[in-house]
Amino acid sequence: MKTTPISNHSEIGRLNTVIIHEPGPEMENMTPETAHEVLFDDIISLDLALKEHAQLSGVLKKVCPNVLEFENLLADILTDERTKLDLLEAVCQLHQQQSLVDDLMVLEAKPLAAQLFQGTLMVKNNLEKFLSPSRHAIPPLPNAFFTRDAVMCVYDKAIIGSMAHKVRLTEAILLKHIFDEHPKLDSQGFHFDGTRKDNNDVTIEGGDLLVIRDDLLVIGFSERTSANGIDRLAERLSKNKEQLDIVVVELPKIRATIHLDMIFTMLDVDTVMNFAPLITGPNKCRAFHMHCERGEIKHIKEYSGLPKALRNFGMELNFVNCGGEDAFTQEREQWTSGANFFTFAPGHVIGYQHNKATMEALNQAGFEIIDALDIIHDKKTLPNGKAAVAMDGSELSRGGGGCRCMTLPVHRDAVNW
Ligand SMILES: NC(=O)NCCC[C@H](N)C(=O)O
Repeated sequence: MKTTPISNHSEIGRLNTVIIHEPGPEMENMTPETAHEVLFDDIISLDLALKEHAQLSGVLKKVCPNVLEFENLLADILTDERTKLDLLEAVCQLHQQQSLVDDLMVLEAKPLAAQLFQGTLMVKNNLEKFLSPSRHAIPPLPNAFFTRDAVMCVYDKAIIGSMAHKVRLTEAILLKHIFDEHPKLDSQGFHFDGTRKDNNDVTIEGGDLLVIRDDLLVIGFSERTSANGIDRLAERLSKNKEQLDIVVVELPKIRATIHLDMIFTMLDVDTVMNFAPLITGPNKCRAFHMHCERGEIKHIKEYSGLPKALRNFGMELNFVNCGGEDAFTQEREQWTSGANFFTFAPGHVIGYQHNKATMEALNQAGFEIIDALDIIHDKKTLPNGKAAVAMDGSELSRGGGGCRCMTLPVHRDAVNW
């Protein structure tokens, strides 16, 4: 495959290159007690998760020419000794395990890549370690299959996430090295590198950042992305632009709404999926419009909600309700990642089929519902019109996310607005 430049100017353009990660043994490295510490809602069965994830990768491989695997990309760059040393020093320093660098340097690229996902066990050779509740010196990365969050491709460059929780920082370090070094990715520097933490108040995660158009971003101000982080992004992303508008949505700082993409995803030029209580309902989230010019925030205006703020930019949207019309079902299906769709071409989306009322609402809105296995086994092809591919995901969703969370788009075609 040739080098892919970064080009991601929308949430919906036809997908050419995407990074995903098939979960590995790291996913089972937790107990009911530690699941919450690693940001999972429950312990998960890897066998089930793998079967479900295979549906996502199977569909993506049918619709996208370059589906790249995080672990393979990592193994590729670890064949270079200089990169391997830099990367190991960064990871070991993060976890204050500098003494492990030499031990890890002797591993070959592939087993080392696997080890970095699975973590390294702590040798209990002193009292402090013996008494430590932690089993790992370098912790495993059970969230790594949510490739969305640690890197965001915005326009022609990447942003390396400034992760709100330490358990996800290693992912950002690994992906930063991949974007910096991998010959398949032509990244040309970063808009912002969140692994260079000079300020703990600056947090930014990919689930909160929606690239709507060349001149418009929507960002969640959430448990994971701070006001300080958004200010920093506003300055950096508008640096070389005459103007950039950012609509900020203020999310409740609770587990169900860790990121904006858990309540709002774009499905087509004029259609979005939303969790109505927080986007269109009477108690909807507040929204703020930040207007930026050449690296400066020129003014900020408050709106009663996201729809009104977006109307300002000529976006008259159709809102499909996650969970349909019933408030009880909306709440249940939002929790199981019902609003978290991934759009791989305008009007062509993939999401979890266990969210039945959401799928029904999509069908009512003109989307043909197609089983993921029918696409994978060539029993059906995607129509010219709108379609929602329905995949199994009840196990994956207990990790706290859906199809948008599990995909990191690098290159999309331009959209014909
Ligand atoms: N974009 C997303 O909403 N990603 C889901 C991340 C779930 C993961 N367990 C986390 O809490 O970070």
